Amino acid sequence: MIQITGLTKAYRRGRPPALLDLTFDARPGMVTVLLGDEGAGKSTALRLMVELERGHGLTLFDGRTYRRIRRPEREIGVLLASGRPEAGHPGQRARVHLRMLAGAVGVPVRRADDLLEQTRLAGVADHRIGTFSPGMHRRLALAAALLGNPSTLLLDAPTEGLSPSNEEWFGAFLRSFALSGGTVLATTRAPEEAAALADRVVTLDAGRLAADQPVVEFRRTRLHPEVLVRGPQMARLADLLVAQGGQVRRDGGAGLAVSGIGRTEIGELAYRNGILLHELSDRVVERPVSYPSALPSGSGRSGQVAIRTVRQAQRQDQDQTQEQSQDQAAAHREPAAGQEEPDGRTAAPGEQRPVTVGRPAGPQPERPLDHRGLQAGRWAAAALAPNPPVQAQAQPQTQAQPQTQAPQAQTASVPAPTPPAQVPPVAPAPTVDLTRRTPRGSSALGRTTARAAEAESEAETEVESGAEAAEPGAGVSDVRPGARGGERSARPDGGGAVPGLGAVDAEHLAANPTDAELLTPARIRGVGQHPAPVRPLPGRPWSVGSTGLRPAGRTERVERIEQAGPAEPAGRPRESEKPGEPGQPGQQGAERPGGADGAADPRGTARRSAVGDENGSE
Ligand SMILES: Nc1ncnc2c1ncn2[C@@H]1O[C@H](COP(=O)(O)OP(=O)(O)OP(=O)(O)O)[C@@H](O)[C@H]1O
Repeated sequence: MIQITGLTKAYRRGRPPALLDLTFDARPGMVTVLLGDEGAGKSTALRLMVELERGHGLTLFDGRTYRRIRRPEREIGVLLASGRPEAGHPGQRARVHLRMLAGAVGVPVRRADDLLEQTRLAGVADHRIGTFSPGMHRRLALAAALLGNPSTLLLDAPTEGLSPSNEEWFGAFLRSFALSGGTVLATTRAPEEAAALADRVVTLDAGRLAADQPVVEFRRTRLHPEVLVRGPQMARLADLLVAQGGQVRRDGGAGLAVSGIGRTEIGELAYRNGILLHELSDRVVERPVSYPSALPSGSGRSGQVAIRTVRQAQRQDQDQTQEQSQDQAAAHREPAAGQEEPDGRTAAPGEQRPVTVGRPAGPQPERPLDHRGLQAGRWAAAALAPNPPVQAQAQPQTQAQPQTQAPQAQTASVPAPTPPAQVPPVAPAPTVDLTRRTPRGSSALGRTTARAAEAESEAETEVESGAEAAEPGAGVSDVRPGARGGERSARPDGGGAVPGLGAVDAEHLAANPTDAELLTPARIRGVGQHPAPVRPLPGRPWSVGSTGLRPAGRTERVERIEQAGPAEPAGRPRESEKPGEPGQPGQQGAERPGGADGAADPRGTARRSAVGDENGSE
C-alpha cells in the first residue's frame, strides 16, 4: 500500500508549485493510475515518492518511507520517465545489461532471461540497446524494474512508445500483477488509457488533486463517447441527426461529433438518405473535471488534511470556539428598534439581521499573527475554491469551506432565503499539511534535542480531515500513534490498518517509531486563514519551505518571542543578557522552550527575528 500525504513541490520561488498537497492512496490488488496533462506534476510526484527530489509531504510504502526500506529494489519496482529514451548503454546488449543489473540487485541471472521472455524481448535479447525502438526501451526498463520481484510498481508513463499490441499485453500484465496482490501506481496523459488500465483513477490538474475516482465512476463522469463522422454533406446529415434527437457539434472542417445516436444508426441514416461518408468512428473524449466534487467524500483530500498534535488541536479548537462565539454574538446582535443598520435600512422591532455567509464584514476579531501562512497556503486556498464568487452566491448556507472562501465572504453579504433562528455553526477550518518535508528534507533529518523532547511530551499525533472529519469511518487517514513506544490508539473507524481506508499502519508505526516521529512535527494550520498576503523577505529565497515549513517547535518559539516583545537585531546582546544586568529568567524561559535547542545561539535568534519581522510587516 502506498499512502501519499500532502506532497508539495515548488521548483521556482514565486511561481505556483509543480505539485500542491497531493494526497491519495494506491492500494494493494489494484492498479491506480495518476492521470494528468503534460506538466501536471505526475513525474514530480513519483520522484518525490522515492525521494529523488526534495519536497514536502510524506509517502509511506506499507507504512515505511522509501528511505527506511532496507532493500527497496526488492520491494519497489520503479520505472521513471527520463530525458534519455535508452534503457541502458546503447552499445550493450539487452541480455548483458539485464544480467548485470540482476547481479546488482542480487538475483540469479536466470531471472534476467525470464524477464526478457516476459517482456517480449527474447527475440532481441542479444541486440544492442542502441538499435531498440522506444517501445523496446520501455519494456527493457520495465524488465529492469521487475528484477527484484517487487510487490509494488511505480511506473511513470509506462506505455509511452508501446505498440497497440504491446499496450494490450502490458495492460494484461498489470492486471495479473495486481491480482496477485501487488500494488501498482502508473501515470499516463491519456484518459482512455487510464480507463483501460486502472481500477482507480487519480486526476492531477496543474499539480493539484482534481479527482480520485473508481474507474467505473471515472468512465461515467469523465469520459464521453461520441461518433465522429466526416464527409462532404455534413450540413444535411446534421439536420437529420438533430431531427432524430442526437446532439451534434462541429469537429474540424468537414466533421461532426455526434452523441446520443450510435455509430450503426448514423451509418444507416446516411445510407438511406444517400449521404456519402468518408469516416464513421467511435471515440471517447474527456469531460473537464469539476473538482472538488470529484474528490471522494470523507477522504481528507486536497487541503483538508491536517497533521497536528493533540495539544495543537485543543488550542485550535479553543480559538475556533472563541471566534464562533464572537461571530454568533455579532450576527445575533439585534439592532435596537428604529436604529439604522450599516446598510442604511432601519430595523423593525424584533427583526433579525440577514445571515452573512462566512465571517461578517467589518472589523475582525484580533488574532495573533500566525507565521505559518505561506505563499503555498494562498495557492492552496485558490485550489480549494476554484470558483469562489459563484459558490458564495449559489450556496449561501454552505459552510463546507469557510476559511478558503472567507476573503470573498467578507465582502459579499448574502441574505438567507428565510431568516434562520441562529447562525449555522462554522465548520472546522480546512487546513493543509504543507509542513512535511520528505525525509531528505532538513526538517525531518535535522531533529533537535528540543524537538525530540517535544515529541515525547506531545503524546499523540492525529491526522484528521478538516471539513469532512465528521463523517464516520469515511476513509480518512487518521493516525493516533502514542508517545514513542507507547500505546497507539486505533482510528475511529475501528482499525489501525484497515485495507482500503487509507490508514497509516499503526502497528507498523509502533514497530518503527521513526516513522511515527516523521508525522509528529508536521503541522501547519490555517491555510486560507490568512487573507493578508505574506511576502518573502527581500533577497531571501522564497520557497514553500522558506519560512512556514519549519519544525513546529521553532514556530512556537517565534510566537513566544513576539509575545515577549519585538525581536532584537542579530548579534546584539539582549537587555537581559547585557553584562552587569541580571537576566530575566521568565523571558528567557519563554524564548527557549525546553531549554535546549538554540540556547545562546545568536544566529538562530537572528533567523527567528527575521521571520518575526517578515510576518510582522504584513
Ligand atoms: N527540474 C525542474 N525544474 C523546474 N521545473 C520543473 C522541473 N521538473 C519539472 N518541472 C516543472 O514542473 C511541472 C510538472 O512537471 P512534471 O514533469 O512532473 O509533469 P508531468 O505531469 O510528468 O508531465 P509529462 O506528462 O509531460 O511528463 C512542469 O510545469 C514542469 O515544467
